[in-house]
Amino acid sequence: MTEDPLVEVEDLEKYYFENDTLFDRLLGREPQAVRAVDGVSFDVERGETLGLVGESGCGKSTTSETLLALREATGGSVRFDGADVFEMTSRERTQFRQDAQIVFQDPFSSLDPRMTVGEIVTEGLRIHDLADSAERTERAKELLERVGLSARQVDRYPHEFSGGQRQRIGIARALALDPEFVVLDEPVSALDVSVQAQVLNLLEDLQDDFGLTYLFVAHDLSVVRHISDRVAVMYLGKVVETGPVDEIFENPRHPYTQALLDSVPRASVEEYGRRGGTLEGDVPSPRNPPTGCRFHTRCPHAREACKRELPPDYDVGANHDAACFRADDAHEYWQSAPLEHVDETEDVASGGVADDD
Ligand SMILES: Nc1ncnc2c1ncn2[C@@H]1O[C@H](COP(=O)(O)OP(=O)(O)OP(=O)(O)O)[C@@H](O)[C@H]1O
Repeated sequence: MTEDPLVEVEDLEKYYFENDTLFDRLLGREPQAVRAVDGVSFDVERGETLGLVGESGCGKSTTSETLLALREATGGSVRFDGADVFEMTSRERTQFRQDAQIVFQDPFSSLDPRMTVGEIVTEGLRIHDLADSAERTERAKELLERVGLSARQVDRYPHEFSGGQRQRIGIARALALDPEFVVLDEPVSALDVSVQAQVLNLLEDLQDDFGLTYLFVAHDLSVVRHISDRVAVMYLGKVVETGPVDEIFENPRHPYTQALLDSVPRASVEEYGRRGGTLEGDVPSPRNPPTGCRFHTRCPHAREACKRELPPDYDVGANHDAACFRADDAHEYWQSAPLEHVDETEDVASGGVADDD
């Protein structure tokens, strides 16, 4: 018998409302919805890493913050270990706040400059009243060592550390409460490539040691390929394709996924090549998304129906599925189009060995 997924996201919606102040009402302005997340569904299986990818502004951060109940959802549901996250009692919510953690992209702004790293790392223990001061210091030292820093650094301040070291501190903070699930929101995007490799390796080691489940949010496909078991591709507030990582990279079925793969800069291409196409045009605004399939304005395979009709929903339980009328044709094209030869290039995962100290 297979276990239920740890996280089940169903039709999640998060709309922001602009022009929604009292002043706007007095001026007769209508509130405007920004449909940042517009009916997103996916599962995260226990112990796996699900990569969530898409261009900037497609709603990745809003999805991850809303599923952690850090933002209030406007619709849909999230189940964590079988419990409805949006209907939890305060006691259940407190437990959820311990079990589900987040590491943010920017290691410079996400650490309070007035706190020592020991205080930062164990703040959760203090807030949840789970340890006294001496126990917290011991735990902080242990965590710092575990993420590759030194116990002697426990009384230092964030400005005394490099970018990679600060991200290690952010990871130690996320681990302090022994979580089951960690959202990694672009955890290496702000770091040098050589340091990225080290932090990714650390994340993988920690996942093995502590049996963690990850949602790994990123726009960098080579990073996602290295660390993910499965991938969900997002475009303009919707998930358009999900599947095992190798299927997504080798047999993409959604034209948007194909365009993303085609637009990977040469320097970070791993083993796949380009078909000469690039992703042109800007992402349309989530204030006024296109009718029909949201990708039709940029899609090389679009037909009339794509402009008018909503694409078929993908099957969340399926191994690999895409929300696209034209998936079969797009897939056939992908397989037949000639690959441009790509020289061996830098692989972020095995690349640098430089120390980030
Ligand atoms: N507080 C807000 N009010 C209004 N619109 C917002 C707000 N926060 C985000 N948005 C909009 O919601 C959309 C999704 O933003 P989000 O940050 O979730 O995307 P993202 O894929 O994580 O992008 P990035 O990688 O650039 O952070 C964007 O169009 C953004 O401008």
